Amino acid sequence: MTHRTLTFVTGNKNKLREMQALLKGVIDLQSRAVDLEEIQGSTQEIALAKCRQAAAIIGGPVLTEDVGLGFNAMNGLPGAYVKWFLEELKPEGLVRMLKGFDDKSGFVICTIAYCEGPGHEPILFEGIHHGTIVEPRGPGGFGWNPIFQPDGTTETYAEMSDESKNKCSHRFLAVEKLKLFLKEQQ
Ligand SMILES: O=c1[nH]c(=O)c2ncn([C@@H]3O[C@H](COP(=O)(O)OP(=O)(O)OP(=O)(O)O)[C@@H](O)[C@H]3O)c2[nH]1
Ligand SMILES: [Mg+2]
Repeated sequence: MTHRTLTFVTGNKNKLREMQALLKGVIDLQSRAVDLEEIQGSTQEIALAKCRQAAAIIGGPVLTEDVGLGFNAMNGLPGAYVKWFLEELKPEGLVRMLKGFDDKSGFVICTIAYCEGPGHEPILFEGIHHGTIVEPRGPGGFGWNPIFQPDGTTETYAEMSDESKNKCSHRFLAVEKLKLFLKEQQ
């Protein structure tokens, strides 16, 4: 696969670190730390809007990403708004939101948007990982990692090594689709 240069526009250095690891050897991933304006909507609508903004700012090929954490008991909320819940309530508070519900299942979704450049319509790649919302476990200082335990595992994302998380995560699943697309384009 020939290397191409893409700029990942994100204000989140942890996302950037994981994306760089996942795309190593496939893409020369540059980055630009811009906190893009986020519309209200689904992760798909938000990622698309962020990508159009990013392409206009960078003037070339870009990636953006929007992530959500959904509780099945709440029909997928807080979803794309998890960032604001996390900032105010911390992971413990997110767990408390489910106190009145028997169903502790949830999912994390990573929607990556790729745009060739200004004027081009972005394309979406999505990864969903299902699991359970648990009391915080693990040192992971990143977002809601300590309270998400994927199905079929005994560890939360925060208890996993970077390598283990990058073999199963919502982001891994989305990046696999992006890689396939980039390969087919050659
Ligand atoms: O434990 C986690 N493991 C992850 O793998 C992960 N990926 C994102 N997040 C958090 O979920 C919210 C998404 O919001 P988000 O997609 O708008 O991100 P963001 O605003 O931080 O960056 P960006 O929009 O500039 O790219 C933010 O609070 C992120 O910190 C994660 N937390
Ligand atoms: Mg954001």
